[in-house]
Amino acid sequence: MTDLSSVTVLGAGSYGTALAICIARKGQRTILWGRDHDQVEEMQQARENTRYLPGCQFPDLLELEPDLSKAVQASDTVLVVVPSYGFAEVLQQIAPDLRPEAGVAWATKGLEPETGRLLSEVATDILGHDRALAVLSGPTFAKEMAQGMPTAIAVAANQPDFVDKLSKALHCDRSFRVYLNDDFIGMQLGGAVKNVIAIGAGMADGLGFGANTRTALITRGLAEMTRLGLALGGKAETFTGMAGLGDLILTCTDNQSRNRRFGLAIGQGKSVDDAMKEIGQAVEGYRNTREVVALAKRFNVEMPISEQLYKVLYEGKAPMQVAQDLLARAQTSENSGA
Ligand SMILES: NC(=O)C1=CN([C@@H]2O[C@H](COP(=O)(O)OP(=O)(O)OC[C@H]3O[C@@H](n4cnc5c(N)ncnc54)[C@H](OP(=O)(O)O)[C@@H]3O)[C@@H](O)[C@H]2O)C=CC1
Ligand SMILES: O=C(CO)COP(=O)(O)O
Repeated sequence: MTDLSSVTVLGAGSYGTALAICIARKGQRTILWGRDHDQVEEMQQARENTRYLPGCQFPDLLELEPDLSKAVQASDTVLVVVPSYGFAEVLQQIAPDLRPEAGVAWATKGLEPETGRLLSEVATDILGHDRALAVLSGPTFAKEMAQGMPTAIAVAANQPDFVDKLSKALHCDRSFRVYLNDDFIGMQLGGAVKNVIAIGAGMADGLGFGANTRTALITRGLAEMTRLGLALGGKAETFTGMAGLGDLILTCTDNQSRNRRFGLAIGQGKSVDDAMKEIGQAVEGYRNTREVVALAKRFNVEMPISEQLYKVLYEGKAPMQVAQDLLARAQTSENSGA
């Protein structure tokens, strides 16, 4: 199994499967690895991921591979699509098997648990400074992508050649438009913060509030994302682009979002545990609320919405009290840093 033009996707959840379907549908050999051997076997038989992406048939060029080493050795483009809490573990596992020239990209949206590091820092630590690295981010629900609905995303990398290569592998004139972005930091930060704000938007709707509240949260959430992103070295334009405002709007307004649905359940009075069980898939914003708030403190950035969400998720504060406390904050200029 060696083919220079193939792409290996690691992670057979909803998004890994959707990306693998999109790449294979373009006519590119694509290898999909999942850690659950039984699930991989079942997908092979059904030519469908009945657990995470039911109803989306696999193109012929999509191959299933249960052996991680073989999957990694097969391609010079490896796309990691596991949740942020499994990211470092997967990179450690694949490091010995990567081809010397292979680039590693990820579609994971989040920060490293506990440390709050950007995933590019985690990847550089494990794979070294010379390895080509890239991130994909933008408003892209797995199911709509897999169904071939028109979708746009952005890609940023630490090496320009890898951005080109990756965007060519993904871009499809019929349905999947890939924008290039040179802001590796901002792209990662946007994807992590939007999940936190989406929990807040869901929570507001769960409390019975309406479009005014949701839109205020999106707008002020964007201000929080931008402040933190700029403090970390990101570019302002990124936060009004695909990985910023684009993904905020998508995730805060549509119930396909797990983060939004998680917030809805909490707003309706469910416990964190029950809400998590109800979703049954990755809810990145839950853990990342903690990391985002810690990062904001470290960089001395004000993020009142994220801080209040932290209190609900980790300190048991009532969502309605959070709404009242946010409204009761001292009046401020819209353009100030708070
Ligand atoms: N779904 C979407 O629409 C989008 C998702 N994303 C991002 O993609 C990432 C993955 O999310 P998504 O696919 O949706 O999540 P899902 O919950 O649908 O699936 C998660 C997948 O990751 C696997 N997994 C979890 N931990 C590990 C690990 N340590 N090693 C290997 N595999 C692991 C799970 O395996 P198992 O089943 O065995 O637990 C499962 O296959 C997230 O960061 C998310 O934010 C980005 C854009 C859109
Ligand atoms: O990131 C996503 C769409 O761009 C998916 O959002 P959720 O993880 O909230 O489902």
